[in-house]
Amino acid sequence: MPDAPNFLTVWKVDLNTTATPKPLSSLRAAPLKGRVRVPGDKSISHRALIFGALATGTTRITGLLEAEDVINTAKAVNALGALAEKRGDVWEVKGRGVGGLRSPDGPLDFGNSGTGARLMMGVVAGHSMTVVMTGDASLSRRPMRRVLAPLMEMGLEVLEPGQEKLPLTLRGTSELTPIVYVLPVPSAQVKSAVLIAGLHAAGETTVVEREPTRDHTERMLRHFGASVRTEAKGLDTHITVTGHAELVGRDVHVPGDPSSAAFLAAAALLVPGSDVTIEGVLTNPTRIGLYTTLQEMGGDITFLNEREEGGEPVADIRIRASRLKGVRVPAERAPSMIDEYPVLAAMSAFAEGQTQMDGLAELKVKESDRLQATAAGLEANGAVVRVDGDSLTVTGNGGLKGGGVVATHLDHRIAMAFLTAGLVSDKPIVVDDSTMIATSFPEFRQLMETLGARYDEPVAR
Ligand SMILES: O=C(O)C1=C[C@@H](OP(=O)(O)O)[C@@H](O)[C@H](O)C1
Ligand SMILES: C=C(OP(=O)(O)O)C(=O)O
Repeated sequence: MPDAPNFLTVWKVDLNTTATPKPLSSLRAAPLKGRVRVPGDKSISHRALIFGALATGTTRITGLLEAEDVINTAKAVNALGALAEKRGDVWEVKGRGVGGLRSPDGPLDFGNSGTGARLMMGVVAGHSMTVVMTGDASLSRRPMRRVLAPLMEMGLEVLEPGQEKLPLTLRGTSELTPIVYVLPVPSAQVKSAVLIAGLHAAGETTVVEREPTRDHTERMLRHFGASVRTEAKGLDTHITVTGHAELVGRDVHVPGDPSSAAFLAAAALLVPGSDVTIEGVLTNPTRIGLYTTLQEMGGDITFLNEREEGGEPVADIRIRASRLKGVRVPAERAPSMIDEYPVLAAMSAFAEGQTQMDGLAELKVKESDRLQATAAGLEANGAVVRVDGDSLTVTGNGGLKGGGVVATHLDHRIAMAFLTAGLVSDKPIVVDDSTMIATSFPEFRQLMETLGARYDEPVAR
């Protein structure tokens, strides 16, 4: 039994949920070795189910991420009258065509998933139906106004006037008005919700992006036969979808999720003597800011066998343990690595010198306030950290002492980031709960253990 800290004092804080929290601690690891695959990309998985439901005919999806967030989206499209089910290794979606979904019999529960909830708001907006949407304690704290505002401009009604968080009752219409919408925040979820609603509107709907965000919606809509134009205008990008679209069921292959692979890559860089290859990872440029940053820090990361699969770039990524040095991560890179800051910050404690991460405002509205949760978790484990507005600076100080308990606030990325750093901290790091890892990466522990890592379930003292 490792020298685990007493987690009892914090483990019940803020877990307004019915699931029993399951604390977990990582043990100091021997070199990690091997070739592995990570589960399918979460963003692409949500979209494949949703566009399959909005298409006519059958969509066949291989590599779909079978994690809670995506399963909740599958349940939602089924409740709306499409049929998404697994047959052998393939998920099949029998769609009902754009505008062809029917009212669900009860509320749609999106659990922990911002992507599922927000993209489905775009779907509901374009149907003449009334839908109650709910989520867990974390999702019910997250801002929905960013999606509701443009969708209301198009014709969506919120039946609880002024309410901007889940639960919400939404009334859509089959007569949406097309709009031109300048994104006030760099959010692929907002962009996607508006483009999805635009499929149902009469005419062209345009989203204007100041900073590029992940473009899976645009790529996949084209794959399903929609007309989507992407035009550079000055510093902006205009993305235009033609309404009253017809989507046709397609085959979709979902590549490995670079945001899940990030934890394996981080572990391989940190644990001395490691050499790990992660096969079939999505390398879309709008998603790989972390890997660029780690290379700048001196990380030995090679992209092998680069290829295209189903309209998305993919590679095998080889990572060898490396000495890292601190860098400044520019604000404009944030959208391409937005979910990776907790793990990067944890790794920065092992780098030589300071790592300054700028432009992190969006981190505050994820499954938790990730800026605070990351800083608090690092401080609890002996790191030197400074939060200054939207910037986070970690000063490498010979690694992490560990021995602290991390409050995860129902946030899978916080849990996985610290379970990764704990492989190389002096004392084990305990996360107060690990159940929510199943929302995005249920195989996390098993894959890490395949490579040689070990975890321990601390017993309450
Ligand atoms: O569109 C998507 O699939 C996602 C977009 C990002 O959120 P924002 O759009 O809020 O930045 C990201 O954090 C999330 O994990 C997935
Ligand atoms: C922010 C995330 O997801 P979502 O917004 O879909 O809850 C994430 O997976 O890190």
